[in-house]
Amino acid sequence: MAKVRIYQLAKELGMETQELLELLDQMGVAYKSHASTLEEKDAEAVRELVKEQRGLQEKLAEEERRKSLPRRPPVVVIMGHVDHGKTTLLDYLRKSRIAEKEAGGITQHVGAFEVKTPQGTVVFIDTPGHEAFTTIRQRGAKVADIAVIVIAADDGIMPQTEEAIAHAKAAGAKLIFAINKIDLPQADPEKVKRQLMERGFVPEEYGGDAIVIPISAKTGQGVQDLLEMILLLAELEDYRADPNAEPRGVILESKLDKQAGIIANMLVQEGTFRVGDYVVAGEAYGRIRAMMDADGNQRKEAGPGSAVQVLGFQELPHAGDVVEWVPDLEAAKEIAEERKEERKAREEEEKARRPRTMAELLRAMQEEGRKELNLILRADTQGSLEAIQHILARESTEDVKINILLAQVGAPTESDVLLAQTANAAILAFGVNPPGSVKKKAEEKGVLLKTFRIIYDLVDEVRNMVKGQREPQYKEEVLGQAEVRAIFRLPTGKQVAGCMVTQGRIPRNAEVRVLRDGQVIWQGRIASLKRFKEDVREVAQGYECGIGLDGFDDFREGDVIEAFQMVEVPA
Ligand SMILES: Nc1nc2c(ncn2[C@@H]2O[C@H](COP(=O)(O)OP(=O)(O)OP(=O)(O)O)[C@@H](O)[C@H]2O)c(=O)[nH]1
Repeated sequence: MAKVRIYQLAKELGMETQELLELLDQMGVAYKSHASTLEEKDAEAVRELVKEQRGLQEKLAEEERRKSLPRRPPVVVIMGHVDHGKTTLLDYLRKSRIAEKEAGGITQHVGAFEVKTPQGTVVFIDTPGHEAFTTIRQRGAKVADIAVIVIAADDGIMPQTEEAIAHAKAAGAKLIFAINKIDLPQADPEKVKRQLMERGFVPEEYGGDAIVIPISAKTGQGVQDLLEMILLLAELEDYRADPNAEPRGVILESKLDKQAGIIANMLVQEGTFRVGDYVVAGEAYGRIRAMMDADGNQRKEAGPGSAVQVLGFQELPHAGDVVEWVPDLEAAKEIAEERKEERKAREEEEKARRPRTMAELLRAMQEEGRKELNLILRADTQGSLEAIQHILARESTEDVKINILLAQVGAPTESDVLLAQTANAAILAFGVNPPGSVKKKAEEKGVLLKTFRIIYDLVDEVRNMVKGQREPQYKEEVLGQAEVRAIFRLPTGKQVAGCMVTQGRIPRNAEVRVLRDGQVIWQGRIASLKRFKEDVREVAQGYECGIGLDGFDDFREGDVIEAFQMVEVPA
């Protein structure tokens, strides 16, 4: 770039010259006047600095704007191991809100319900478990802000507790641990806290930042504290939404009702939906005919944090589909149609390029600019699992951090595959075989799933990926050889070698090298490959052909033309 004068640079950056002179003073760059030329490196430093400052200003302005928006209630999902009390807790919360209302009021299942407290409102997703949660996440929607991980105090942390934690973390939800069933005589909340600490979640009472609340979903003990903690966390996180923004929501559930037709339960995340609005959710579209809230009230409009039942979709939307407002029917139809087409095209494409090797997974990571290698580990025993984790803990490098989302004893499950898919992780299993259905699911979803018999094979695989093999490795594969038997010169001066293919095949588009007395004397590409004057794509062993090379015209009889290609070595 040409040297630039100060006043020119000021113009380029849209600043007053005086402003730029002041900036240069601050930077300690010397100049005589506003007409002085700047060193290229100084000019570049100014550009960078101005860009940075502007970015910062924009961020501040954005933060300022956000702060002026009204708060919205936190959206909470309840997760945990089987029988640890998720449903009981949801029932308790639901009942507490029903009790608040007039007796006799009907309630409607709309996929989520609100609990109002003097400190604020909390929205609970009405389905427990992480399967539903993952299905929603898979479609890219973020629904829950906070995940309450229920752990029974008599049972402690169990495999699905760990899965739930992994899923919630992968979704970027904040965690709150509810130690449940503390009413039971055999309850041992301290043991659960120790187990949490072993996993790096140090409760606040021990100086950490993990929120742990003892509760009984049966008696209601501690549930109020849980609600307060949720609201406190929500305040800290400062959840806000703009009721006047373009409306956006997410489908929580949908079903076909014999009488009402298609019913979709939607959580509004931004803006306000109104009866009569045209909407698109994934590949489904429609016009909102009616909305009903959890109290069974017909709603004309629904703003951020409201869960409502929506009538009017033409087709069943999927849980997790994002609901968008569109101006009219034409747009709605067109967008839905486009998405269908896009999905089909994508499916075709995905079939062709699913990460099957570690190198491919890494390349995908790099393309996305990610620096973490997400892994799900499965092993036959706790001992081997710990050994693997212990070794892998040392394998992170500055470039790639190994992030173990889940480490569990037992064969990989379908739920692992879903987690791996949403978090772009690989599943590595040691000494356990995934069931056929899980393998199939991994295939379908393009998730890398590998089984190892030797711990060090597994570790090596990861190590190679992280260290040496960040770039895909190629090896050469010789495709065939042809011997030069006669040499012809074309009127243009170009040589053509009359050859016999003595081994393999010579494809037209392969790379080739010329060997003379076993030495490579030239390497490049084929310019022409002919049989009896006909251009051909490939010549097989035992056939004669004429080969012209691109940039080589010095054949001698007895030269060997070797065709080869570089193939990626699966990591
Ligand atoms: N004593 C006691 N029992 C509880 C408590 N919470 C749940 N239970 C009991 O534990 C059992 C399982 O509770 P659920 O709420 O069905 O557990 P869940 O986690 O929803 O189970 P799944 O839906 O099967 O995953 C039931 O018999 C509940 O009555 C509690 O706080 N104290």
